[in-house]
Amino acid sequence: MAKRIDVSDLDIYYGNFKAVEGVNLSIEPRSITALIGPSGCGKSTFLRSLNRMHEVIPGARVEGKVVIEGQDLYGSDVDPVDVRRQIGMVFQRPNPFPTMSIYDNVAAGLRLNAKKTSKSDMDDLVERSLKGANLWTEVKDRLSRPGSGLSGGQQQRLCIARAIAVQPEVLLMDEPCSALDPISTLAVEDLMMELKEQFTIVIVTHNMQQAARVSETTGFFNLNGVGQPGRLIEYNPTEKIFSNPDEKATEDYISGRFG
Ligand SMILES: Nc1ncnc2c1ncn2[C@@H]1O[C@H](COP(=O)(O)OP(=O)(O)OP(=O)(O)O)[C@@H](O)[C@H]1O
Repeated sequence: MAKRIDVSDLDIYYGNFKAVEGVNLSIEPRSITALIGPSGCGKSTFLRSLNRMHEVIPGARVEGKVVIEGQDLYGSDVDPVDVRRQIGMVFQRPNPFPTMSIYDNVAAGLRLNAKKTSKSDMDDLVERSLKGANLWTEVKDRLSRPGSGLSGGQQQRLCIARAIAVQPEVLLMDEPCSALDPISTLAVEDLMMELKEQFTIVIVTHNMQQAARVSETTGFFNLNGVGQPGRLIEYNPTEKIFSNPDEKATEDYISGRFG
């Protein structure tokens, strides 16, 4: 299920503003890749370009290529809705559908996909997804209660359950722990380590300990100044980035000298 992502010469624009320039990288399947860098350098923009989510913003567009396991994501015959099913996303703030039950939150993506699923198949899938998100034991006795009644950490795991229920190949996570306390953060990190057995995971994080803890590969983005596009400065094994980076800018950033 997990897929490899190859990005070449990618520029990303909001109207006339070039937010990200010249990204080249390959993301390995069944691994966690972390994207770090100072505010405004284009990490979230780049992440969203990997499932065409930025296209919901009028005027946003890309030049260059994103290829998922040989398929050009921006090919003229590719449906962006289909792309977002294959490549799921978890956002910074847990965003369960507030009035929907826990069960329906998980089932929502499948129902949107309009595949007819029997009640017992749906029950199985909801259970499997909640187990996959390490939430099942906490919610199994209150599946019909609203998702908004859960704690922040539980809501984020519910959103992860919703994302994995449609069985995506890639999971994009945009600062998934920034609204969580340290215990919930560790629970989500443990979950990511389990999920990478099945999925290709790309995570944007401001938490460098988190990048160091969970990822195999880290990309450092930076920008030369306000109004300049963000660029990928260094892309290397996480261990190298945090012990002996190739670029001085990476070292300055991770040692807290700027950003
Ligand atoms: N919807 C948008 N319309 C216009 N410009 C945008 C939009 N979203 C982001 N930008 C601009 O694109 C650049 C990159 O923003 P982005 O949010 O990708 O950075 P980031 O590295 O994720 O920042 P942060 O760490 O603060 O979340 C910034 O200059 C930002 O102002």
